[in-house]
Amino acid sequence: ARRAGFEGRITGTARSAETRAEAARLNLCEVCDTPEDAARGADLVILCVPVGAMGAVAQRIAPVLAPGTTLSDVGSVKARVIEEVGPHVPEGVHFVPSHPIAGTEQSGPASGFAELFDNRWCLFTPLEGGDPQAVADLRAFWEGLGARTEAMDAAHHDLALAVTSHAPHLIAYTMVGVADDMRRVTEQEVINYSAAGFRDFTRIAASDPTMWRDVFLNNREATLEILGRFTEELFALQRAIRTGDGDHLHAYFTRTRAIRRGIIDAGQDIGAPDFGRAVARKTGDRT
Ligand SMILES: NC(=O)C1=CN([C@@H]2O[C@H](COP(=O)(O)OP(=O)(O)OC[C@H]3O[C@@H](n4cnc5c(N)ncnc54)[C@H](O)[C@@H]3O)[C@@H](O)[C@H]2O)C=CC1
Ligand SMILES: O=C(O)C(=O)Cc1ccc(O)cc1
Repeated sequence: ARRAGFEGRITGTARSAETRAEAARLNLCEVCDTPEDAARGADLVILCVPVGAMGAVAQRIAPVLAPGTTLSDVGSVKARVIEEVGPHVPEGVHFVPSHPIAGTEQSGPASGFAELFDNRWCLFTPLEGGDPQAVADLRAFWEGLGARTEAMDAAHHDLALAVTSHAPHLIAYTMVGVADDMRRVTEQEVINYSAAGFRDFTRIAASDPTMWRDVFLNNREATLEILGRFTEELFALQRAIRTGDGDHLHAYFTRTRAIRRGIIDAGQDIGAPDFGRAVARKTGDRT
């Protein structure tokens, strides 16, 4: 926001004194000891906690939110957050749920950087009957941070993200778990000979356990729907390998290759490894 020229007050908080001290050391914002202190008097409040904690934090800050305030969140799941936060939103406060599709496997104050949202999508799932001006203002805010914005309904968001983010994370967690089991059989080989594909899985599988536990528990139906389809396709590929059906494999891989090209053509190939380098530059972390 400061990069975009915002000169107003930016406050923030976190549960642990250690995290708050780190945020203060990085000069990220005016660091407050409690969520109430961070939210009091704000025009815009953004909840950035695991999906399963959104309701409790909203309940806690509700008494300090003045009419006219916009309350938003960055949760990776939307329908459940709306269910959990909605009942705590005071009269006159505009609740506009949002989800920036940008991040890395890192968490904590040092993991943010000014370019994080550049050219990435920030999705909005506005409530029926909500204030259109509050939605327009929030979209303008995210566009000021460099994002592209789109509005959709929450169920659609949750299904789309189950395909593009939630199921892929679960598959990466599983693949790395399998490799870890195998490592016990092959000693160091799985790690030593890991090819780029596996390395990409390990990056995803290093994501925050609390955050991802909450994503799966709170986007259950959509994730299970996609995993069901995934399992069917996997079985078909498994059978093609067993029966030597090269045509099936070739046709399948040709179709999937086109998806990758489509992403690149759409200018969305801003891989998280580059983000990793940006974080490393900022923190001096060489790993
Ligand atoms: N990390 C990513 O790549 C992305 C994350 N998100 C969403 O953003 C939200 C926050 O994720 P990050 O910023 O990555 O996490 P983070 O770990 O950097 O920050 C989470 C914050 O929530 C606080 N917290 C954790 N449990 C809490 C609880 N029970 N009650 C109150 N506070 C609690 C922590 O103290 C910390 O300040 C999540 O809902 C996640 O789904 C959305 C897009 C990308
Ligand atoms: O690290 C990655 O590749 C991500 O996919 C980051 C991410 C995680 C969760 C989201 O809801 C959005 C983006």
